[in-house]
Amino acid sequence: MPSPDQTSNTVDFETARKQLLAASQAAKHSKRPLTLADLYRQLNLRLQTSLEIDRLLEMFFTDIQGVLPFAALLYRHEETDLQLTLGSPAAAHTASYRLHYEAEELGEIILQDTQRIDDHRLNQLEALLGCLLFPLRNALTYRRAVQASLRDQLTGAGNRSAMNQALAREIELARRHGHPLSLIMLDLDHFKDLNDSHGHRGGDEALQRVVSRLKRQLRNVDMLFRYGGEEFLVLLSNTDAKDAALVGERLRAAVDQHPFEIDGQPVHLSISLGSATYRAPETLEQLLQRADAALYRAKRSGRNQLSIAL
Ligand SMILES: Nc1nc2c(ncn2[C@@H]2O[C@H](COP(=O)(O)OP(=O)(O)OP(=O)(O)O)[C@@H](O)[C@H]2O)c(=O)[nH]1
Repeated sequence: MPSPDQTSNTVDFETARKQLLAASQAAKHSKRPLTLADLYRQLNLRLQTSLEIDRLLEMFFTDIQGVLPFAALLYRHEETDLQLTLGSPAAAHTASYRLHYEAEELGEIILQDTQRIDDHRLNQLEALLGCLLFPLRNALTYRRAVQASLRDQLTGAGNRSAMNQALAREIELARRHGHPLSLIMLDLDHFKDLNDSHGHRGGDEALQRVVSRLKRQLRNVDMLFRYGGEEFLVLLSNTDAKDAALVGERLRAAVDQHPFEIDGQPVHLSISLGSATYRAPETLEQLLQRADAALYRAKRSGRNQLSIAL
């Protein structure tokens, strides 16, 4: 009896991606003008090749220009903190869509143009948006998973793993380009007493409220991480020692100024902070040690204050 054929091959992602892109280019380079059906096929192939939302929307926006030109595409998805703008926003005429997959919110997409968008264009656009739904859903699932793996679940601040990645990246940039880089270590004062008087749940609530107050004081580019129980680190890229001291003092005052409502009761909290600014060629560990020593001095000098690293 002949033995059954056995084939064992590998399909690697990069080769498959190139093939999909090549297949999608074939229609683009044919002599006849691209039809809506060609574009539909092309998009269905191309949009399979990425899990990055900005890349997907860029492909979508670029590809539709040949058949269905628009001046701009805006996209927002609040849950994952995402906002993108492609092209030149021109508010004159807009078509906006809330995208859904069953009960799942996939964000809002807005197409803008200087020309009126008639029903025929709207119908064409809606057909093409259909190509975007599944790739977008996959990309959002991926984005949520990446975000969850980098965030502290209780407070929403970056977790230790996110902190290590960001520190390594920022130190490298500071070394290479000579940009100033500062960090602030901060720690809640007498937090053990709060846990003792309001219970662990009250302590958790306090951590959440402090983080949300700190975030309001920071710019988008500043990064806040929880690196221990009640210890946090703020990474200030492109910030020198003088500006880091201003940020530190602003954070201290924001916590100290008004009591927090914990379990329905007003509770006064304060933080101690230590700031350090990168000095080439020191290592990341040395920079962290200097910030830590400064924080220790702030605690020893009476708490609720900022100390600047020597
Ligand atoms: N509720 C809550 N408490 C935590 C968490 N992580 C750490 N802690 C508590 O934080 C407290 C830290 O206490 P200490 O290190 O003595 O510091 P402290 O009381 O803030 O004193 P100083 O830092 O010297 O001002 C401990 O009681 C920990 O149990 C958490 O996730 N939730």
